[in-house]
Amino acid sequence: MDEAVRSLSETRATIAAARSVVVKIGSSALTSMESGIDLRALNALADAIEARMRAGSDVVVVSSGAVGAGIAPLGLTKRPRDLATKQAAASVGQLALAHAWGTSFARYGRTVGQVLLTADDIARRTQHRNAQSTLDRLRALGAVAIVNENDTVATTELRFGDNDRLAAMVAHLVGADALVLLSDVDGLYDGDPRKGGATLIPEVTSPEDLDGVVAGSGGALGTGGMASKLSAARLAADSGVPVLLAAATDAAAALTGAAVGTAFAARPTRLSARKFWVRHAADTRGGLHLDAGAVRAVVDRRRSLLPAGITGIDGRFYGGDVVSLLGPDGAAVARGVVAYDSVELGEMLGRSTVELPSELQRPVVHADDLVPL
Ligand SMILES: Nc1ncnc2c1ncn2[C@@H]1O[C@H](COP(=O)(O)OP(=O)(O)O)[C@@H](O)[C@H]1O
Ligand SMILES: N[C@@H](CCC(=O)OP(=O)(O)O)C(=O)O
Repeated sequence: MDEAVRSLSETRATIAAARSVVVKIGSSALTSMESGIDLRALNALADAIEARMRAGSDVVVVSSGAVGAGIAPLGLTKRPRDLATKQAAASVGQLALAHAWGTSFARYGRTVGQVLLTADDIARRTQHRNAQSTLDRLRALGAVAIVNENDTVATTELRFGDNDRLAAMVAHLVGADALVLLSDVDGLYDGDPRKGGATLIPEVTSPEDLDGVVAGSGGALGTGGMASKLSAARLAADSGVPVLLAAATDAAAALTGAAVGTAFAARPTRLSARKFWVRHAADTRGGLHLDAGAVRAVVDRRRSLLPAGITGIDGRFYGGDVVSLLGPDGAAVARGVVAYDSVELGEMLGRSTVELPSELQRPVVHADDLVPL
């Protein structure tokens, strides 16, 4: 058997057998501008998800569509572009969307729980743990989590960017074995299929498989188009989670292992959940300049960062924020969760740990919270 074919079946077999699956559904598959939520499509998705759960998998749903579902009730005629109107539409639509999922799963006596997250929830340790335990407990109680970005409080700088990325993050957060991205297109093509002449790519096993692929923008309701799906699929696959990208209308087939869509093979080892968040946290809040010895300690020897090796600070940050660690030439060498506020840290620079009062003797960035780039 040739390598690509063997790998194709391995990836698909892993997705088909996954114990824990995150299923993301795009706005374009769930909503329309004129009539909001497409209940038929939503019921068919709930049917496929319920069947997978009854077959023994835990499923977390990431559902887009809040903005799309809020357009018609507010009398708008197109997807709003400005943040305030988008947030208003999301606040109307989120309610309708949660209700629709609740009603649909109630047909099976299944309860749903709504989980709205922002990038900040993922970047900060306490919120990250709380989100994780909420999702875990919902699963343990047999309920389906319906996750979306908390659009009404997320700001432009803080946004995940799109729900494909949120889904990749959630897949890592819950330790999922597979991520299924469902859209209005039946997989990745080598060019925008709306332009014609494009060919479906059934399998992506290495970056070379994407050479020459043009991932274009999405439809009127979608946010990031194929480019965001591709980058989310690569993010998940790079961190150890295989991905299937398929049409929402093929949900039943996609969730039962049929050969539909595009499968992305996962890297064999996965980053620890914590390190994943540090590496992919939405934004860094500042930078720490390191001397050459500190760079060697944190990058080569994987040690914690101590104040003695820090020569300067950029920006204003608080304990728990993700910051960049910069080498003597100013290039980023790592990312990490800083233990102190920038003001507090300013007083500690260059000092050896033993000179500091006991409450300031924790490392500035603990090795467990530090990811070399
Ligand atoms: N190379 C490509 N392969 C597949 N689809 C593509 C490609 N380039 C652009 N697209 C478009 O991306 C759209 C899906 O993105 P989007 O509208 O954001 O979906 P969703 O709402 O599901 O997130 C498809 O409808 C398709 O027309
Ligand atoms: N939180 C937004 C999601 C926007 C989004 O990413 O949409 P999509 O590209 O359709 O997955 C909403 O619910 O409308």
